[in-house]
Amino acid sequence: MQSDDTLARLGAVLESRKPANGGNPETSYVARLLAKGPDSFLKKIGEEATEVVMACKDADHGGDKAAVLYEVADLWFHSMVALAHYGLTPEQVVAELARREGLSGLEEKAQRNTP
Ligand SMILES: N=c1c2ncn([C@@H]3O[C@H](COP(=O)(O)OP(=O)(O)OP(=O)(O)O)[C@@H](O)[C@H]3O)c2ncn1[C@@H]1O[C@H](COP(=O)(O)O)[C@@H](O)[C@H]1O
Repeated sequence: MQSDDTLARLGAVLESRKPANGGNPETSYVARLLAKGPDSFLKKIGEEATEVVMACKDADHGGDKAAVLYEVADLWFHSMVALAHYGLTPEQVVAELARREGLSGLEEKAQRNTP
């Protein structure tokens, strides 16, 4: 699927931006985040999540729905920087979603609460 390819390609670029792989904070935004350490991108994830909520609330009141897309893309991007830092990949997230496919959230919750 094309979206999977895009996520995989971006994941590979993020990996290449790690300090250990020669990422240069002078020329790369991602390398700068990774060199600064987790607080830098965790703060961005918090900000972007808030911006997603604000864009959705704006859309509820007649605002531009495209803004929701931009903000979700920012949130996904910064979350992917966190995945890279922790040695995880977007393919693993997709695999987890695939594992959940077809299992209702209500059903899963009921199974979880079963002693
Ligand atoms: N997808 C993205 C992407 N999405 C958002 N951003 C950057 O994320 C930053 C933060 O976004 P904000 O809207 O919060 O902007 P801001 O308020 O100016 O940010 P701050 O000053 O608070 O950091 C901006 O500089 C955006 O350009 C991204 N930067 C990079 N990528 C991808 O990552 C690849 C590697 O990027 P570099 O490492 O910079 O080469 C690129 O080729 C792209 O594919």
